[in-house]
Amino acid sequence: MSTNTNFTLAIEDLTVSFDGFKAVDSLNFYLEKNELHVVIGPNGAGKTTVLDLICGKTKSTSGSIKFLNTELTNLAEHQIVRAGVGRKFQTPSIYENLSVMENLEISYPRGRGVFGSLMFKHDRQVSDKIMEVAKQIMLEDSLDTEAGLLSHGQKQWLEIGMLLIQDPQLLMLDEPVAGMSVKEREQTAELLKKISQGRSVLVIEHDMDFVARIAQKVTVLHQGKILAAGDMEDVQKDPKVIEVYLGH
Ligand SMILES: Nc1ncnc2c1ncn2[C@@H]1O[C@H](COP(=O)(O)OP(=O)(O)OP(=O)(O)O)[C@@H](O)[C@H]1O
Repeated sequence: MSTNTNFTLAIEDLTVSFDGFKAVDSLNFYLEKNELHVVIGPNGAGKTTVLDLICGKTKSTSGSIKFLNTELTNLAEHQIVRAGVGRKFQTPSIYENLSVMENLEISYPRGRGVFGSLMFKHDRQVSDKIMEVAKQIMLEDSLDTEAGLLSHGQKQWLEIGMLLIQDPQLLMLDEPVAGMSVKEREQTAELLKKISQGRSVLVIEHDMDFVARIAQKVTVLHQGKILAAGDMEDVQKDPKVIEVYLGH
């Protein structure tokens, strides 16, 4: 397909088969700028596989993934990152023995690799960006703290910050509040709402209270296909969704 769109992300007819089993089956899915979209669904529905396909970790069998009108299905993972897609996995991959500031610094796009980036001179632009992100992720008072000493929730925020430093136009998060305290969940909800301004955010989540708090649009996946989509209220009332997911 070659039509250009105004969507940040336009997924069309996307399929991936693993030995004949279609984990994602003819999926059509669109994301707009400023949209915070949550994907829910039972275990094995294909949620993580969709994120794997977008970030290039898994190659599709057929179909198209257009990101700002660039076709992603033929690109390698690092090219997709450079195109502006950031993904946070469930386990944080921060450098525990570096400070919060250093973790943010090495994620700044100019510095590639730990050593190169720690030695580059801090110019104003870099430090402004670090402060801006540190505030967003509620760690502005912990810049000198060793990352390993942060709480579980703060580590997750730091990793989100490491992605924000790169200004991704699409940010994808896999179960961002797993293991967080109630307070941290509330703060993460506010954080995600804020960071979806000016970009698109795609979240996989099982915690329905959290989903209700953040989601503008919800898509329910089931057996690699969309079972329902819309706002949270409509999706929660949908008998098909109650049967396969919410009723359990
Ligand atoms: N690389 C792979 N090879 C073979 N099968 C796979 C592969 N990746 C995923 N699958 C299968 O695809 C299906 C969808 O898995 P996926 O992890 O995307 O589901 P999910 O909706 O994220 O589930 P969960 O909520 O448990 O994380 C599962 O049946 C899984 O076993």
